[in-house]
Amino acid sequence: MTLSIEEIRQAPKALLHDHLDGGLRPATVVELADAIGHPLPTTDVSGLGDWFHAAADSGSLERYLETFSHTVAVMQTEENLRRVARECAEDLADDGVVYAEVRFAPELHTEGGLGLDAVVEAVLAGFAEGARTAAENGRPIRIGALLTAMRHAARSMEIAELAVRYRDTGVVGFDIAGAEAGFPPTRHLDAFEYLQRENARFTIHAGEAFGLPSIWQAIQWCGAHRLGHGVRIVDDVTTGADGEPVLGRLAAYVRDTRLPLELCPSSNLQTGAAASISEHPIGLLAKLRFRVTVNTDNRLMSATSVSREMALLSEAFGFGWPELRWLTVNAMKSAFIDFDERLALIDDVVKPAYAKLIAG
Ligand SMILES: O=c1[nH]cnc2c1ncn2[C@H]1C[C@H](O)[C@@H](CO)O1
Ligand SMILES: [Zn+2]
Repeated sequence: MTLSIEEIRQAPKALLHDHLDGGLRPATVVELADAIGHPLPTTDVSGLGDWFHAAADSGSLERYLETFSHTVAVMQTEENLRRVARECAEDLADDGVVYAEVRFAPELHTEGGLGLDAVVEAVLAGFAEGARTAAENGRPIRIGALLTAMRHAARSMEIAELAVRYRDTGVVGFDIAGAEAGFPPTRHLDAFEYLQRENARFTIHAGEAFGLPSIWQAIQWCGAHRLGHGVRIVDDVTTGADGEPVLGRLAAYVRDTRLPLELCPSSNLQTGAAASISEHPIGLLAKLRFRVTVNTDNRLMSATSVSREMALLSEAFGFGWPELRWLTVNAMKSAFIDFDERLALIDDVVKPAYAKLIAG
């Protein structure tokens, strides 16, 4: 059975890997850029959406990341940050996402003179507003922030401290992102060790544009609680003489410890980590029962949504409601909020809704 995007939109979903600056509405980029005089490749709204998608479709993570200069440029004031965050919460709720962790790098939003605290507060206020509107419209969403430090920069300790400072008011964890090759996670070991001492949770972009050494460092040196992408863990899965998959020690460790993989299929096609959805390692990783989750990464650059990612998987691998429920429960189990809250969402929201869908 292949499920359509429209059918999947009705089901509750959880999203762990989504960049705030990669999910703006094209119309908002046009409007905000016009107000500050920032030049765009085109000011036609649908043309701009197409431009982001095409420009990000470069086959290289470095070139993919260049497109963010246009979104980050319009996210330099409290008002704009708040609006972008509000629209993000509304759009996710509209897609049927009931739980989301959305990440952004505060250090990228200080060019207009804002301090790091002001950046975080503006985004959190926007999330709260968007969640309020969504609840009023009958589509409640619980949304938390992950603070990202850029891996080529040297502000990770400051950002980690910021994440701890706002841990009780909407920030649920920490992350590092940016170009992976040449910037190993161990450059930021002090930040990760600090977070561990603070009993804080963090994920690390690893195993996207670079392979097993990056994943190994993220887990065994830095102590990552989840992997951003982690898709290249398949490099440690070989085929035995009997034709069955054989897990190397790192892949076995990831599976045995139920380390969550924040997989982002469409994004991986654009950065060259996979050639097509049907060849994407998510099929094999799901079959091997890794702790797989499905994510959008950057909804604007990939012209996607959680429902669309799931619809693509349904088409490519035949995923039906039981598989989508499994992916959703996996994501909820891997969320950085309290156990009680995770359990309540699984038992009271996710399971009853999928039980109905499965029963038809
Ligand atoms: O998929 C990604 N890999 C590495 N870095 C990324 C990815 N998507 C977005 N980023 C970067 C660009 C953004 O400006 C930054 C913070 O969201 O994170
Ligand atoms: Zn990402």
